Amino acid sequence: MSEIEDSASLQVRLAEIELEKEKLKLQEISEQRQTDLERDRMKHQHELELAKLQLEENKLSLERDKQRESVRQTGLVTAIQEGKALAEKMDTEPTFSEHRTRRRKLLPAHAIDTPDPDVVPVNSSGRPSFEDNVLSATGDSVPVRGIGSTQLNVPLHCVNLESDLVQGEVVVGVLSVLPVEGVDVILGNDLAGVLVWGDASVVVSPKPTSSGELDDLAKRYPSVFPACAITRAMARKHREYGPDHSNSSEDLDLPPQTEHTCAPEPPQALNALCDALMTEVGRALDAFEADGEIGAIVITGSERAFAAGADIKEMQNRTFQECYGGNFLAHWNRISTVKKPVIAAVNGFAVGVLHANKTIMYAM
Ligand SMILES: C/C=C/C(=O)SCCNC(=O)CCNC(=O)[C@H](O)C(C)(C)COP(=O)(O)OP(=O)(O)OC[C@H]1O[C@@H](n2cnc3c(N)ncnc32)[C@H](O)[C@@H]1OP(=O)(O)O
Repeated sequence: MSEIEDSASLQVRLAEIELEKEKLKLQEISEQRQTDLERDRMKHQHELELAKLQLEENKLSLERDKQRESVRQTGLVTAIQEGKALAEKMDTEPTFSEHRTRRRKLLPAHAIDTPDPDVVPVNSSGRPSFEDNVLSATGDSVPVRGIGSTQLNVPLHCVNLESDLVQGEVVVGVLSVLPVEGVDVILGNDLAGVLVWGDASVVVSPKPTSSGELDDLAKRYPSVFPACAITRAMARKHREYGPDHSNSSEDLDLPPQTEHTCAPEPPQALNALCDALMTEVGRALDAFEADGEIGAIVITGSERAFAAGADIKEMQNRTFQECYGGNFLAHWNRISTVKKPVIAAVNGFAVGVLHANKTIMYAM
């Protein structure tokens, strides 16, 4: 073979290989397209099946709603008839629920019988008999306080109620026997809104809940506790009407009270805490603390003002340095060192300063 022929056949072979490669590529592309098409086809088929199922489900739930509505209509008629009969009966025969029925013109709620498997059937007395049919049970239970504070675990059932107060399915705790004859369902306020209320009992002669015995602290410090209990109003009553008309120490068989006045009479400048007043207060506190007859100290003001705070007129011409360096108001601290209880009986304005253990608080 000549060299030319060799070269030509080589060229042909190369061309054939190139052709083969192109064929393979085309085949690959074609296969890929087929796979994509197949996948799309399967996806569409799946979606179609889902849509069919959804349609079927919608149809079924529509059918169920229709059935429920029909049951509800029947139940409504039954409940109205039962309610009317009961209301007529209650007019002649007073019962436990008469009070609330008459006042609000309500009809008692009744569980009604329906073929719906979700609903508890009622027995001939109209009471849900949950023992006969467990289909209505929700599987839950709630603790209910029984007579004498005993605790019952009451199973919850889904029942269909028709009444003036509640219509439709509700979850209720079911007892085989209810405590009041003639009452089949007791609605709480969560179901019936504010239309149900407990029978309020009015106590004509209330008695104190405590025995009237003094507690340990009161026994240990007999002079402190009665004094703490004397309010400004009681003190004023005592002052204005005398001991005969006050329910203070004599009525309560308490030790006699001593009242000391140290505020200027009549009150001036809304009891602004001027130097003279606070010096007087300090002296009074010393005396009260030393007096064994005094158990506690009540500080009060006038009707219009407890105090108007520091006396501005006294302060206005003093510099900060004068006040700070000269211990201005140092004597005010006496009130925070008194060892006996100090009670502020506040009326009207209480401006500016309160002392509490050397902490000064501003208030109004
Ligand atoms: C370290 C301590 C600091 C502090 O305590 S700072 C707090 C200082 N106190 C104040 O800033 C309160 C000032 N007083 C008032 O803001 C008002 O008063 C009230 C809101 C308490 C009551 O007002 P209204 O009912 O209109 O009475 P009225 O006409 O202002 O006062 C009646 C008389 O009381 C005098 N007065 C009232 N507060 C003070 C005071 N803090 N210092 C001295 N005088 C006071 C007035 O001047 C006046 O007197 P006249 O009839 O002679 O004009």
